[in-house]
Amino acid sequence: MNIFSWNYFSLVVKHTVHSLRPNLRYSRGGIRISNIGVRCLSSNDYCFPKTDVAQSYMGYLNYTIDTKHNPIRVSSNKELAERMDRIPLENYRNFIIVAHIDHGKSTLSDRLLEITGVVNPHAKNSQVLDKLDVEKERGITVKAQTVSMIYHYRGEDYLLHLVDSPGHVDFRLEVSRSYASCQGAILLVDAAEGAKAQTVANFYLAYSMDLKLIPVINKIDLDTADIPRVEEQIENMFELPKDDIVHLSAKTGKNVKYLLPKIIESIPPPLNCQRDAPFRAQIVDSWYDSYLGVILLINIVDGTVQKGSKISSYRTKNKFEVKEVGIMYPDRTPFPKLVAGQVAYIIPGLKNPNDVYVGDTLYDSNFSVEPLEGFEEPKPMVFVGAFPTQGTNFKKMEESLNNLFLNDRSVTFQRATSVALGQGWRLGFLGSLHASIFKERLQKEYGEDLIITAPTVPYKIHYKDGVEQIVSNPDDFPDSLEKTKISYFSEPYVDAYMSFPKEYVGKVMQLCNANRGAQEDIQYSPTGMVFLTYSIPTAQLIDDFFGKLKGVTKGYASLDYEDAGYKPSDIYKLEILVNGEGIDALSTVLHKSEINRNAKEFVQRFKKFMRIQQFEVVMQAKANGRIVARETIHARRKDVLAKLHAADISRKKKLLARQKEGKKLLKSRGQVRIPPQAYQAFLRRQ
Ligand SMILES: Nc1nc2c(ncn2[C@@H]2O[C@H](COP(=O)(O)OP(=O)(O)OP(=O)(O)O)[C@@H](O)[C@H]2O)c(=O)[nH]1
Repeated sequence: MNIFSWNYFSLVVKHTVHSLRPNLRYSRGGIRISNIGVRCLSSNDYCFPKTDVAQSYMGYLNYTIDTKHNPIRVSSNKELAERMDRIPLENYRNFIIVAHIDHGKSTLSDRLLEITGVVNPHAKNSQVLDKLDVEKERGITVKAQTVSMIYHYRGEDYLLHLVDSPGHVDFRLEVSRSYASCQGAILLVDAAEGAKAQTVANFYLAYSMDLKLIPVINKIDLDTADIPRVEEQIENMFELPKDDIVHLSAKTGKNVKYLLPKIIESIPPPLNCQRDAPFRAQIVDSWYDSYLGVILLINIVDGTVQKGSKISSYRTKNKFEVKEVGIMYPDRTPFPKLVAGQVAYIIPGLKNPNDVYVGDTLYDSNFSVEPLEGFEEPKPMVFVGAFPTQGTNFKKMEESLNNLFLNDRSVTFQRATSVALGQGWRLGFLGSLHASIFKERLQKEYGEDLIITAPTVPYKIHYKDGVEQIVSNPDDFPDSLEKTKISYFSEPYVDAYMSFPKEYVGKVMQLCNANRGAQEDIQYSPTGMVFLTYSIPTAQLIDDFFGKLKGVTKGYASLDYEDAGYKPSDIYKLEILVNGEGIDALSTVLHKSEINRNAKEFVQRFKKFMRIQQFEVVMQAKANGRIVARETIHARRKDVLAKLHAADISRKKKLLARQKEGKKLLKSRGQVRIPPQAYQAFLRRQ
């Protein structure tokens, strides 16, 4: 809609600049208007392109003039609290940064925290919001983090709540929970890599939740940046106008200052909140502190809460008195009170992690209220058995698990017993990366040493009478279909969405077919990317499918997936027997086509980790009632003839016969000593 001409626009610019900054000369001091847009002279940045609608230039102009580095300096928490207290609800902005993994969310968060004075810009901050050791070491965000900032813009204070979210597909639930407390999202796209599967998934999630989207192209400092291509992608794929895109480098800080005004101008405040109503809030996250007990991050929808407030939890019906309230700035900063619209923490004084649920509604105990809509329950896709290396550590490890569970509510766990490994737990995770991060956290943060069994997905047994049963422990899977009441088995599938440059399409299809996949859709984008959808068994997906996909595409592919229900499948339990005795911890469920190869490999590998025993040990792999592979470890033979005279033949025969008998007896008792190290080594190699 070309309402305003460029000349008219120049006039508007002159007047706007003049009214906002009477001393600023539009042609020399601050900006230069040319046929291609507006250039900021002080930084010599080319800021804003020419658009059709002069109204948007007005907005741009305001940013140009009001984007001075303007960190808030406060001398105490009291002053910060007072300043925040004076900010009206209309000046709140709650937003999330979403992107594909490694596109720069945490780095951008660092820059925003510096601009707003939450952290010192000279302190060389790096990934301030990646607080967990495992996040720092692996350079990935695992937990969503919220931080509050004050930004001074056009003479007013604004309170911003920023959520830095994880990018990996396993943590999508964490992202979707965070969306609930936001009205806007920054959709960050890497200038070199362009939109990837995760960008698309996050876009649709944000779009479906009605969030205002701000497209941002990051890493413009890279030599490999291809801004026109990424702009085109954003416009074509997400229907977000090119002119709305902010170009920046989170690493160097270039243009980041334009983002905050844009957030204030475009994202609406949380106006569904009522400050005068009785207190009502949603638990967004929880974690455990060994001194303070449970800490809750809450999104306050109505009313206020302070130290001493008596509040109840809707789901557990627990009542408690609040011990402390405050904001994350970027760490816990106690405040006298919190008000509706804020996303902040409270310490409820609870010691038992099971007393709270993420997504639950908290409310003023003196009133009865409508609960807020809860969150999607986590649906574990990967199960493993976990056992303490030393059986005696069971109690201590259960405590650690409970604490970690409070910090990561997407994990499910229940007690399990294994004949081979003793007492332990069956843990459920959202994906394999999630499982490996959890194990690492348990080891690093709680110093626990554990044996983890091979990951498995939840299989379904369909009985002839119509009953269905989910089995997430392979050892509980029936030995065969014969002579049972079972009609058939089924396994879970996902729709896997992959994107990669078109030259890899053949190799990716080959990989998908080798993983029992079935093609569902293929789209070629004008920018040379392929978007491919395959239906793939979840069991294949968790067997490092992403790693293999990256391998065949030289790292260029990205992957996202969605639960696609169960499909009938020819699956069997593969059992490892040692001298006829099944070892429960080593059972797996596999598709018919994979049984023989795996059976052979399993027995050969397990043999390597077994010590030579006093008698012969036979290792077998059994599937569907049949032995499909076998390996033997021959007995260590004690030289019972060593002290005998060479001519004493009959005595020799007698001794050898007795030795044979003894070994037979030992073998028949099946008393094979399997050292825990053998399990550990075998399972680690899986
Ligand atoms: N050259 C360049 N590198 C950047 C820029 N922004 C981020 N990076 C680098 O990109 C890598 C990933 O950045 P992160 O901020 O950890 O990305 P993320 O999106 O938070 O990653 P996840 O949380 O794991 O999804 C790091 O090595 C950053 O230093 C940028 O503007 N330019």
